[in-house]
Amino acid sequence: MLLQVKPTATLGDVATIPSSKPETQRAILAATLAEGKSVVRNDLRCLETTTMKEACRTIGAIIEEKDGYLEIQGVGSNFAGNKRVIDALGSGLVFRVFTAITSFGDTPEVLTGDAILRGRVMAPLFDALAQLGANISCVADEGKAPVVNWGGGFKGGRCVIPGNVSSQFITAVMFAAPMAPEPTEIVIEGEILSISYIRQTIEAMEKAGIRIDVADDFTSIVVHPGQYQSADYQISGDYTSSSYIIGAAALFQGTRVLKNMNSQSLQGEKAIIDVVKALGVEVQFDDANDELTLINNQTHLAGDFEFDASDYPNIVPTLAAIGAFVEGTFRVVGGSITRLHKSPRIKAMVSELQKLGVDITPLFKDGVYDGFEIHGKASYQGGLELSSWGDHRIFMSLFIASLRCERACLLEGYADVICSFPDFFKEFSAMGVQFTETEDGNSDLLKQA
Ligand SMILES: O=C(O)C1=C[C@@H](OP(=O)(O)O)[C@@H](O)[C@H](O)C1
Ligand SMILES: C=C(OP(=O)(O)O)C(=O)O
Repeated sequence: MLLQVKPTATLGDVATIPSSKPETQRAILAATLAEGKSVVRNDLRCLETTTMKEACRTIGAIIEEKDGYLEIQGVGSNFAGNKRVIDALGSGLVFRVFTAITSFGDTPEVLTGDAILRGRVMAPLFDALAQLGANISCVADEGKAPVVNWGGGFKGGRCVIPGNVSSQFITAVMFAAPMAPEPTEIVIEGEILSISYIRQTIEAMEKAGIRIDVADDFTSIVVHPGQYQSADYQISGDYTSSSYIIGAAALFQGTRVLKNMNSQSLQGEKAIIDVVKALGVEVQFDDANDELTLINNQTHLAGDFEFDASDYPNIVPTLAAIGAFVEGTFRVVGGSITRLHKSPRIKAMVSELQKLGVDITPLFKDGVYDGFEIHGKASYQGGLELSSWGDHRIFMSLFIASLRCERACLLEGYADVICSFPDFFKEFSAMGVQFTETEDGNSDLLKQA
């Protein structure tokens, strides 16, 4: 199924940004591990938060979806394993945190995911959990999902995790660690990427009353034994999702008001604000009303830029899409971790943008894709078919790149927006963007828009 995305000359002036996926997923998990009732306000409803809720229900949480918030009756630390299978589908975070916390279940648990997830790197997490005394076996390939966690708990102590593969290994061990009888020290070795996600984990756990000591340089994190407490969580807007709308706003002259946006957020991807400011867009936050105004007086983007994405990996594909339209040199470095995401994201964007005729060259560090350099121009011919590589973020990035082509592009993979941004089409449609399905089939997403 392909989506034909028509070029547009203008872009509307109001959009609502979905709530944060990482914040919602963390709040649901912390609430599940607490005793008593927690509330998660302004939660995101999408496939990957549903996946988190389903996994939490498997271990006994009672989660009710109310209008604008979730009510969660947690299970505390002595949860039932239920001898069930936890299917994380495509969510790396769900697979990784449940692989760690089911160490404390009272029966063995099978954890699996979809074909993409089963191909993703997991070995550093399994190694760290083994160092702590957990008992986990791989069912198919060593170092990969699916696994059986045989339960039996772990004692605590010291484990070592490399800092440049995925911060989710650290998040996973941290969430399980309070249930151990002794403190758990996570030693993080080498370069540490995606630190903003570790900060978000600390924020959610501390809100639930867990004590954590962190070295200033993040090389050591000590999580103390403790019981998660119920809490009231307020979720803010998602900066990665906002990047598609903010990116589009940078490509078209005009003033736009984005709702559900607040400057007080630990999300590293908030850097999208600095990126568009550097490109000449004026930015005004109104935190009292959760609104962000973007004023773009330019018809063309020009200049030389370099951004280090080490702490904001999820907007690397968006930056490639924006950079394609910047006349000058647009460089992004520090994105090596994205090769281990749902697709090899830099390789994917370089390949698809090159099809469009964009002058983009990959940059390598230690033999792996780390960034790109673009010499952009105001527009491209378009009229081509582009692949999302099975990845929602590649689709959404190519969608915004398509808006400034001369002819409509055909994009594959549109259904995947449900992973993180189910109202993607509704928002872009309300801003005047036109798109149509080119093959048979009914999409609720498109009908809704
Ligand atoms: O903990 C999380 O919620 C996430 C952590 C990051 O993973 P990496 O550290 O693998 O980049 C991020 O890219 C991912 O989308 C979500
Ligand atoms: C990479 C993502 O999530 P995860 O790693 O949890 O699959 C994402 O949201 O794009």
